[in-house]
Amino acid sequence: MLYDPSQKYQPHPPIHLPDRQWPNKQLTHAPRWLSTDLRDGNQALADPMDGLRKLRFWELLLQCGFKEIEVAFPSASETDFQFVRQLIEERRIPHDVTIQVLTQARTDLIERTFAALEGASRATLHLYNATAPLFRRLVFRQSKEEIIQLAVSATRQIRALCEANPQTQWSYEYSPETFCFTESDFALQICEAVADVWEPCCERPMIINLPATVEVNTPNVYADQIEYFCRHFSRRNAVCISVHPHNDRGSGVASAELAILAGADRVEGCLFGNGERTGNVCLVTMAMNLYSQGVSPQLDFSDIKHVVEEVEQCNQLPVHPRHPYAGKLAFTAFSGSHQDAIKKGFTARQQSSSPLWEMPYLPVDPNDIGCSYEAVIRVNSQSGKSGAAWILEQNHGLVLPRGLQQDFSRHVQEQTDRDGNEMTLNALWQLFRKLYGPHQLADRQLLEYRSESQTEGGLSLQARVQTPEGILTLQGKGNGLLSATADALKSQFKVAFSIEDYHEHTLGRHSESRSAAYIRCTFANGESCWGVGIDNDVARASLQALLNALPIKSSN
Ligand SMILES: CC(=O)SCCNC(=O)CCNC(=O)[C@H](O)C(C)(C)COP(=O)(O)OP(=O)(O)OC[C@H]1O[C@@H](n2cnc3c(N)ncnc32)[C@H](O)[C@@H]1OP(=O)(O)O
Ligand SMILES: CC(C)C(=O)C(=O)O
Ligand SMILES: [Mg+2]
Repeated sequence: MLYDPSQKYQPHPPIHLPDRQWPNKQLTHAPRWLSTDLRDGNQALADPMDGLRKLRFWELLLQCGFKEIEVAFPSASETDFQFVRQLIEERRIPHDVTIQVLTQARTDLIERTFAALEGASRATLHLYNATAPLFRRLVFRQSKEEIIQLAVSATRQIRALCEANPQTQWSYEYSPETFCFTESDFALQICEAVADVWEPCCERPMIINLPATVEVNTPNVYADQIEYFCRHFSRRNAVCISVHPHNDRGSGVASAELAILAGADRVEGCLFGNGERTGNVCLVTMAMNLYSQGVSPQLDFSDIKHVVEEVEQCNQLPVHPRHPYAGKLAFTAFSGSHQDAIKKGFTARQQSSSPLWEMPYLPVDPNDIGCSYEAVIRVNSQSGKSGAAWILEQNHGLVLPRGLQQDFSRHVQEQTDRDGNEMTLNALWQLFRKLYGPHQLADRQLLEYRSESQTEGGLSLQARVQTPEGILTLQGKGNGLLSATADALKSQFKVAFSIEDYHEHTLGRHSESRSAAYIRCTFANGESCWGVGIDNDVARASLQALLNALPIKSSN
């Protein structure tokens, strides 16, 4: 019998909004961002950040371009309180950055919060209280009216304290915590009551934050709730609507994006989605999603590896290798058809002057976030010919002919299948060298050659080749250098073969660059072998390629 406890749960009802407008909207500009790494992110860590880690994170957030940063829950701990004091007393807050702090609706905690902010030139005071039925009933054991009173009297206290400290430019944020499962009309009612006390205006900015404290519904329902709120809130134009999605259902980013379509002005979240339980919405993903749509996020993640390293150090949590944009594997293709498409994409890009990024399987250019193309393709048993060929091209400048790509891929496949793991760049190169050259193999190294035109036409060749047994002298005739060398090899080794494929290219853009030559020989039994040669002299490269192609024993 299937174990099915689903009857324990019931859906949170959607709201009725048949004339919703958000599905027809598009993301056209960046929202205001608030990083709550130092508060919501911090409160979710097993070992909350100490002052030093907080400071390091703060500096990183400034580097990334955040202008609003929730820095602490000052009444929670001495560390948090002192961190706010440090930022203010050491004048670490840039003039265009606003710090924000959180408090519960409790008189003593509000007083302590104000004490932390003394001397700040600008600050946002953030008050929250849960409003959903379950929380009213279970946590507060209060009626709707009492819950409204809690928020209203805390707001009164906050406004009075702000007015008593006019040296600070105050902004106020109110969060009906658990908004996403609060009755929409009650959320409106409590926010109206709070706004009536605060009286938002230019001198008294106000943010109303509508959190998905626990994500309990599909993102479209959250978007409906946000649009409904925006359409019915009487002071809509006087306030900034913020959203604060968590990621319990794994759709925090989608919730935030649809919420912006639905009218939200601001998004609160954490880098790489740290935060309570499954985390806050990931601001890196949000920002990079905008970026990949051609909208500037107004945040700088051009050195994403540095951001990852810093956040991992501060949070002492790893960023998942599959994390969008930032994960170590976010731009890596192991599978053959992906690699083939990416390789073709890069070739097309080299030949195009279009500034647009059009790359199969890579939504953004890894270069834009400080990553190289090196890790874009990695090779294992799921890979095809293009993967290995790409790696050789990127790392050794070799542009393998299609037939050689197929041949090499067969050998790579055999090895990866046998070993069951990824082939490193070095292992791939060693296998290539063992199979085809391209530098002189120890048992057949071309030392020198001499060729002479013959009076009757054609050419005669003499070459000296180093073998383990000693120096071998080859002599042959032909129409050209290669056919004369083939003639010499055929008579020396008593082997019948013909040259079926020949390709060459320079390894670089300069005339003094080395050349690579690729040769495929076919034997009487139908089998064929490839050889590769690299040399400063293209003729030497092709002779060496031919020597490397032949499965000959050098004993003579
Ligand atoms: C969704 C969020 O992320 S909200 C932010 C949550 N963050 C944190 O809690 C981190 C910091 N918090 C703390 O350090 C502590 O909780 C403190 C210092 C704020 C308070 O600690 P304590 O006084 O020990 O209270 P405790 O943590 O148990 O809080 C529960 C009490 O606060 C009440 N409460 C909870 N939220 C609020 C609120 N927003 N406003 C007013 N009272 C509240 C509860 O009803 C409960 O009251 P009761 O004891 O009368 O039943
Ligand atoms: C304090 C509030 C905004 C919060 O963190 C939440 O609801 O998740
Ligand atoms: Mg939160």
